Amino acid sequence: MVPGTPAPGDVWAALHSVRRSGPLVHNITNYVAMDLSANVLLAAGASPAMVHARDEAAEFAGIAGALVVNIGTLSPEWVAAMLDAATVARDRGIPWVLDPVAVGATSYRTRTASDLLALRPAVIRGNASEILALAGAAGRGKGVDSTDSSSDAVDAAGELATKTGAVVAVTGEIDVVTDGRRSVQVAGGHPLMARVTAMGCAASAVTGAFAAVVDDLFLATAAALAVLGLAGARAAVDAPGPGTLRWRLLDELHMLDEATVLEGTRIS
Ligand SMILES: Nc1ncnc2c1ncn2[C@@H]1O[C@H](COP(=O)(O)OP(=O)(O)O)[C@@H](O)[C@H]1O
Ligand SMILES: Cc1ncsc1CCOP(=O)(O)O
Ligand SMILES: [Mg+2]
Repeated sequence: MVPGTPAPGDVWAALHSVRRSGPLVHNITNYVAMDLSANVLLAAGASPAMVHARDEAAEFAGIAGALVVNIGTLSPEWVAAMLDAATVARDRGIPWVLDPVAVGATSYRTRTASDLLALRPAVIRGNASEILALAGAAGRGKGVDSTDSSSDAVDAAGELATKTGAVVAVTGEIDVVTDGRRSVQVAGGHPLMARVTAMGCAASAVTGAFAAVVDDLFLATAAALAVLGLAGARAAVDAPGPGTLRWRLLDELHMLDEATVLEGTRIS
């Protein structure tokens, strides 16, 4: 195993920490994702709050354990709130996660993502087409969905991590996490997860919860994705379709215990 690769015991310790501390996770996320992200955070043991008004976003970021900024449904008021909140998080050392939904699809998204990048997110989590676009490659996504596989975006993720100082996670069939120096693959999950809207947004939200309680953000990110992937794989067993997977995922996240995490974590 490469030195620095999170072990199953690290993943369990991280989940245990989330459950023990119940961190407040401030989300400025899209209309589609609000419900699933909040429920996934609760099932993981964190306290979600979806707060996007410009009048309060900066103040709220200051009391949170982590901030998650997701550009899925944009408007000028929301962008201003995102920039205000991310500025507070940066200035106070509160870890914040950027989910660059559909970056590259329009110049508004690309400009907004670039303005947010300048505020130094601690973690960037996107699908392969989004990470490629953010790293400067021509956008090949289909709106919010990826048309690339994570393996196509490994180099782009490494370059983005080095350039921004963020931990970068590319999700898909295999999740790749890198800080530019260390890089791991997190296996797990299930193809049905990609048939549930806002599952990637939920992955970013859970990453925020782990980043709030684990100092090593590389470990926090890998652990969050391992836990979500494990819950997703278990939820998919005998699920006839995405509807069943969606509700079972919450139950599986809630029920994950030490033995299951130690047995089911696949990080290499
Ligand atoms: N083919 C797949 N096999 C296993 N897990 C998957 C697959 N596609 C997506 N996932 C999982 O679903 C979650 C959402 O990822 P993804 O679909 O890449 O994000 P997005 O919704 O932003 O495009 C991640 O945890 C990822 O690991
Ligand atoms: C469908 C849709 N449209 C705008 S945001 C959004 C949700 C995207 O969620 P995810 O990136 O997790 O698939
Ligand atoms: Mg997404």
